[in-house]
Amino acid sequence: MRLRGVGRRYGLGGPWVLRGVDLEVPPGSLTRIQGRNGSGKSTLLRLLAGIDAPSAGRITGRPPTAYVPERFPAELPFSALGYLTHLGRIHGLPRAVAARGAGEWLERFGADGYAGTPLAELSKGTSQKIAVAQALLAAPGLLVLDEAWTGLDQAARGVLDTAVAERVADGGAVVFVDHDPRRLAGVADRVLRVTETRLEPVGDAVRPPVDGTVRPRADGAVRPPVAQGGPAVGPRVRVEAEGAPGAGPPGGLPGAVVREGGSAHQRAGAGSAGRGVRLTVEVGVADSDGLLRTLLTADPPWHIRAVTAIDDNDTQEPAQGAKEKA
Ligand SMILES: Nc1ncnc2c1ncn2[C@@H]1O[C@H](COP(=O)(O)OP(=O)(O)OP(=O)(O)O)[C@@H](O)[C@H]1O
Repeated sequence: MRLRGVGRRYGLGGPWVLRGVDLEVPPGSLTRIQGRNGSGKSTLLRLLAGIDAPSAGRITGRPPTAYVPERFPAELPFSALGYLTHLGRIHGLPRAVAARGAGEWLERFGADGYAGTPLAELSKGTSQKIAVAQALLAAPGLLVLDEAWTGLDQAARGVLDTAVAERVADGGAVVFVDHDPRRLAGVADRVLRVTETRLEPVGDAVRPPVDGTVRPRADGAVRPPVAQGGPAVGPRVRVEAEGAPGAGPPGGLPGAVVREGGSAHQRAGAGSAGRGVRLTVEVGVADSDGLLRTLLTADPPWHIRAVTAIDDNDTQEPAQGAKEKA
């Protein structure tokens, strides 16, 4: 997708918000847009998403696109499931596929208990999960996220981080705005700033240091890292990933591998023709971006299956795969 000399102003003779913007958004790219309040970030995202037209210039080659707006129109007369199914249909999915996808995304965001609830009765957080799920449903070629993490709980933010990484790994393009500078830091391969109607590159994307704390045990499993003088503290997440058959955890992996082994398919005797090995890693929230980045940029990359918040009392025992290896 390409923007050539794109400009936008509101109203005839109004001031230019954007002017002369040239931009390419290649498949498989992740682009962060920055800028001060009112600089024109949302204006740019609306142009990219195709819900607003440029006042000057041209936009060509837009793939099927989904958009999470800054404000979600929660007063629509649908249940959560009905709305997502409806949106899936609009994105071109057959009804049964749309309904199944809608249910799966509700579950992934931990909102399946609200499937039948009218949108107008949802809490802000659940409403935002629906706003995000509608965009992810049809696996769009371009995903445009305007502060989409705002209002989500921690686990749901992790689910969205993962969904973004999956989209990019699958060759989709993602463009996002978020007030948290750490959001997807080290994963975004391009940072651009809207300033004085222009779009300018912001140095190289920041890549945080990878602080590996992988601690192998005799049985091949690894326990969560233990802080000096006591147990690990602070919120943690559990990342479940699937790698190529025979792959081991990438070097310098942040966090602790608590489960590692062949897939059920392989254990059933399918050998290396099976899907791949499973890996479960627990990590502090601050290092979760680094963990996802390490897994997704490994060669070959790992497929992220799930990211979930860890309950304080919930520490995984070494799993079947790890025990089998012992
Ligand atoms: N529909 C509209 N009609 C008139 N002016 C608009 C409209 N939408 C945005 N603007 C103006 O365009 C400018 C850029 O707004 P925009 O919302 O794109 O900025 P932003 O960088 O996303 O801001 P924020 O960080 O506060 O969300 C602002 O001056 C805003 O008032």
